[in-house]
Amino acid sequence: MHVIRDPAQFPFLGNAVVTSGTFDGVHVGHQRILARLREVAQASAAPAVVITYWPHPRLVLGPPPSHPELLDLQLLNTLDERIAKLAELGVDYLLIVPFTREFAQWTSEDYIQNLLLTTVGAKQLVIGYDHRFGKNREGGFDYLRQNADRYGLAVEEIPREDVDAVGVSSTRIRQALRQGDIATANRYLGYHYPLTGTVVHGRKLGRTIGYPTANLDVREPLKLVPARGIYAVWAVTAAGTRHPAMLSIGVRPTIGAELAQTIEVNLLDFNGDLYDQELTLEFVAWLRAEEKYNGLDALTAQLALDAQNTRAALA
Ligand SMILES: Cc1cc2nc3c(=O)[nH]c(=O)nc-3n(C[C@H](O)[C@H](O)[C@H](O)COP(=O)(O)O)c2cc1C
Ligand SMILES: Nc1ncnc2c1ncn2[C@@H]1O[C@H](COP(=O)(O)OP(=O)(O)O)[C@@H](O)[C@H]1O
Repeated sequence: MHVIRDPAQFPFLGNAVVTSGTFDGVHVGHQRILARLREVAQASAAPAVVITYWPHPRLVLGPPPSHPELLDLQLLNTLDERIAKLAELGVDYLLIVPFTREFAQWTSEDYIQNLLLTTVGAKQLVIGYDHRFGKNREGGFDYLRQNADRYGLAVEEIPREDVDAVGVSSTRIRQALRQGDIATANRYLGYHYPLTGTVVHGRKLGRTIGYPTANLDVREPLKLVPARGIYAVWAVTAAGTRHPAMLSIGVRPTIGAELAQTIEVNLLDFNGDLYDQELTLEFVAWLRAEEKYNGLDALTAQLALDAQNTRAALA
């Protein structure tokens, strides 16, 4: 997949089959649109192109007036995760348009003329029934269909049934993760929710109780960290090896009062140094809520149970 981050650098294609959107999560609804994009592109022996935006439009424009609570935007994917997912799904060209206030002012006419026709060289569009574009989201499928001939564009709509059948939305997935409902989130995503960070130093207590825990520092500020709790995960090292692991997101009430939240993972089948390495966690199952135990022995006994439950969840 060719990744182009500056529209001025995009190689005009002339016969491109295009879809566009923010695609946060690249969930099963998005995957349907992308599968159709690839099908149409293959049938025309033409490149499949995705236009996406970064940063997320809501970060630039603020929350919709009707939903002020959406101000604290959290994202399912880092840009790198989104890029990797789109590449996996057979996209040939990814154009990442820097989303600015100025770009948000483009009319749907500007958007079609400048971006779709002049920059990308679109011939066919594949879009979800509810896709909106241009200033104030004024452009949509009906506008495109009415003007398709004038633009020399063929427009294919993914019907409402196909997108809604799965009942998925990025918002629903965010809600599920904030409640620790990994099963629902993963079902809607079509893959295990990932979280990547760098292993940093902690209090060196873990090793003294027989469960060293790699502490993860997540650098991407907007990445959604699931609810506090204990989870079964796969831990994938930068070298690509996968380890069954148990994860704690919490404030460790057994150890002390009012500690800062940490993300700590014990790899069940590993012994070695992970400091400064990048680690990706793939969430598989919620195990339990974080508890305050009566001392380290009680916590250690619980960790042995967590390890058993982790193996069962990952089996
Ligand atoms: C799977 C798992 C479950 C945990 N559950 C709890 C818990 O329920 N309550 C708690 O206070 N700490 C819990 N911890 C956190 C431990 O207290 C923590 O690993 C210990 O403080 C080691 O800290 P260190 O990495 O700074 O040395 C858990 C850790 C792991 C890996
Ligand atoms: N099975 C394992 N799971 C997690 N970390 C491990 C494991 N084996 C060794 N380590 C190493 O031990 C460190 C964690 O030990 P710990 O005593 O909890 O120290 P810290 O408080 O700095 O996290 C990890 O960062 C990693 O380098």
